[in-house]
Amino acid sequence: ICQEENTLRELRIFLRDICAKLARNKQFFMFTKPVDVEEVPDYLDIIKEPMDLETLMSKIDKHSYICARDFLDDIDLIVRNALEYNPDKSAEDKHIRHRACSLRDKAYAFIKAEMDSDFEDTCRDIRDKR
Ligand SMILES: Cc1noc(C)c1-c1cc(NS(=O)(=O)c2ccccc2)cc(C(=O)O)c1
Repeated sequence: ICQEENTLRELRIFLRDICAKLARNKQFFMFTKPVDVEEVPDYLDIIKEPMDLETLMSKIDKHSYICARDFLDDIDLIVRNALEYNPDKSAEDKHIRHRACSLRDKAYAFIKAEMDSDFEDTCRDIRDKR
């Protein structure tokens, strides 16, 4: 169990670093905080499960993720929400969809570049045993 806790601690350190790098990137500014319902009044009528990078970071600290796959599922949720709420041909909608796709690609690239696959396999084994 102690070894498992060491592995999960290492995963949290790793995920915080990736989340911080994404949140520092100016082009992802609109994904750094929950969509403000004052600014976007009908948002929660359309998007049933909001997600953003600040919430992602707090989930890391609450030990919500025990493998990179779970973390990437929440990144995919940020992207899916942006694509669903902004589906039109307008320049604004195209812009945010483009940024959302870039967020997904950067997140997957960071994980792939910095996580060796047997570390992720170890995390999956811990997840599947729990
Ligand atoms: C995200 C999102 N999903 O649907 C939409 C629409 C957006 C979105 C929301 C906002 N305004 S906001 O007050 O909710 C906010 C400001 C700063 C950080 C996070 C949210 C701005 C933009 C923008 O492109 O500038 C986009």
